[in-house]
Amino acid sequence: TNLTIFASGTGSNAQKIIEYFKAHPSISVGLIVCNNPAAGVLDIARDNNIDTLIIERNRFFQGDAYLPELKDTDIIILAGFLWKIPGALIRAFPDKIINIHPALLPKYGGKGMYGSNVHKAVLENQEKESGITIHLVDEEYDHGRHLFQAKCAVNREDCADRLAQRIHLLEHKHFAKVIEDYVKELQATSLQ
Ligand SMILES: N[C@@H]1O[C@H](COP(=O)(O)O)[C@@H](O)[C@H]1O
Repeated sequence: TNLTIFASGTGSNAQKIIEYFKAHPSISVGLIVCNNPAAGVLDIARDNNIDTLIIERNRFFQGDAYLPELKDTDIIILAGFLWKIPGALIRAFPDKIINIHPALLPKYGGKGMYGSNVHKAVLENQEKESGITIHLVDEEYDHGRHLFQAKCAVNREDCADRLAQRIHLLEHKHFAKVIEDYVKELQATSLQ
């Protein structure tokens, strides 16, 4: 099974996923798609000899959504990708696009709810807990079927950065395994 990771930033989740599947080679990361030429994830790709594709907005939204370049992709992983996925791509990969969101959806999701914005909102609302949601991507922001959630406490003295660090630990611990389990589920259903 060939994964393509879409990312816009540091790439810590991409790093963990690449490492995990080096030890579980039935699944591999064949391509990293990025919409930010300065993103740290591009260094991670280079260090792991993984091809990269830097995309531009017009072709992604008004063009062919880079479908030709994704012909060898089985599943798309969104790991901190900040653009909404166009309908053409969702229809080309039905139930085969997986996103990670740094909060307990359906709360703290939707347009503009990404990165530190999420953690600031959680703190402002004095939530006692937060967490991660790994879900399938459909045409609505942060809306598709949940594959997995994990929780962590929110402490009174937390700031957005400290909460983000705790959330990252949860993401790094669970994301790759959830992907692996979903691939097994897809393989099982395709055999029925
Ligand atoms: N959507 C969010 O964007 C962040 C990406 O972090 P990284 O993988 O680039 O370090 C993660 O917290 C993810 O939940």
